[in-house]
Amino acid sequence: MAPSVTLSAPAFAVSAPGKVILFGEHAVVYGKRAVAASVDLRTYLFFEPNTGDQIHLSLPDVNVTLMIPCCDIPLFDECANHPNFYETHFSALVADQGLQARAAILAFLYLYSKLAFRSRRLNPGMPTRGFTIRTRSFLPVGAGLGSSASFSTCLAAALLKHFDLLTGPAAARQDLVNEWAFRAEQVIHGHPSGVDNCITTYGGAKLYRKGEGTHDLAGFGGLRFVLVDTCVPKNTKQMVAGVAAFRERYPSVVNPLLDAVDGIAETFQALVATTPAAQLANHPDVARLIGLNHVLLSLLGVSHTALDTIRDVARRHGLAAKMTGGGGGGCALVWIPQGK
Ligand SMILES: Nc1ncnc2c1ncn2[C@@H]1O[C@H](COP(=O)(O)OP(=O)(O)O)[C@@H](O)[C@H]1O
Ligand SMILES: C[C@@](O)(CCOP(=O)(O)O)CC(=O)O
Repeated sequence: MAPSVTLSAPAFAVSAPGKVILFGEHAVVYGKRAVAASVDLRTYLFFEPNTGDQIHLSLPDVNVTLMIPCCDIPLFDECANHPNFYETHFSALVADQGLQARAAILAFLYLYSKLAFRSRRLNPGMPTRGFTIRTRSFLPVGAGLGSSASFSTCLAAALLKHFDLLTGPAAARQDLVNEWAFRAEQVIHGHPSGVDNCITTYGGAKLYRKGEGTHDLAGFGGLRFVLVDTCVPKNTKQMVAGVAAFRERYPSVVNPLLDAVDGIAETFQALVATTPAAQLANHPDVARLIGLNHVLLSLLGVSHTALDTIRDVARRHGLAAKMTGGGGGGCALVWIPQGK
């Protein structure tokens, strides 16, 4: 008989989808509505406990291979500081890492630190256990399709499970994953709206507003899109900070643009509610709203010449297109009406 190895807990895998924002990116950060849906490209996380006290992180999508002894990670209590408050405490562990790697490792360290603290308080006798985390994503990183939220959801689910904190009914467990995925997003993005982690945790096609949560928008799920990647690298944190600075300088100019984006999401919600799916699939208002949203995002300063070119080429072929996600690069979506 083959020798068997007894591990304290079995290995497991989790996965989470990416997302696409049809309407409302950036405005959603300011409490406006957004329309978004999950896409069938996923991030996978493989979790394997070990018998030592070493954590091995293998995140090849952002060039990370790291060994950290558990005891090197300081544990923080539950106080409500913004995740970035803790960054200095982890600086030795992320020295010499590139920007993408640094954000990913900091998100891991923050979740580990807080969840280990909580677990130790609930189960004081529980031994510290090492593990290996390996992730692989089919999403392009930094292209507006929610790779960070997809990664954050996987990380939150895996660490909550490792620390025996995923308890209660399924809906409550999902809410907990969403809450901690949001905190990881705060580490990576600074001030996320929460729409991305909501979609990568719960899936589906939804209308989202910060503080209110989501409404299902099943009719949106039937629309067809082509995603075009400009391959221009972008950074959501910088794009969101750029809009914040613009708004602070010219509030009376920028706030009406954000309100107009909100009006687009609201109009689309009403259209979905009153239009049979077969008509929605080639309704001219969908194209108009897509075109308008792209223009408003350009005015907010978050488009890019490559994204504008995709919109122009699509228009020459009678199709509507807009940037999606943080902008400044990344992906555009082109709507393909039924019969085209
Ligand atoms: N597969 C992954 N493994 C590790 N970190 C990831 C992964 N995907 C995304 N990230 C983290 O998310 C960041 C990208 O976030 P962002 O700029 O918002 O782009 P996106 O639009 O793809 O979410 C990366 O810099 C990295 O820190
Ligand atoms: C610009 C924003 O609305 C969406 C960002 O999406 P992504 O990170 O580019 O996939 C930011 C947010 O909602 O937190």
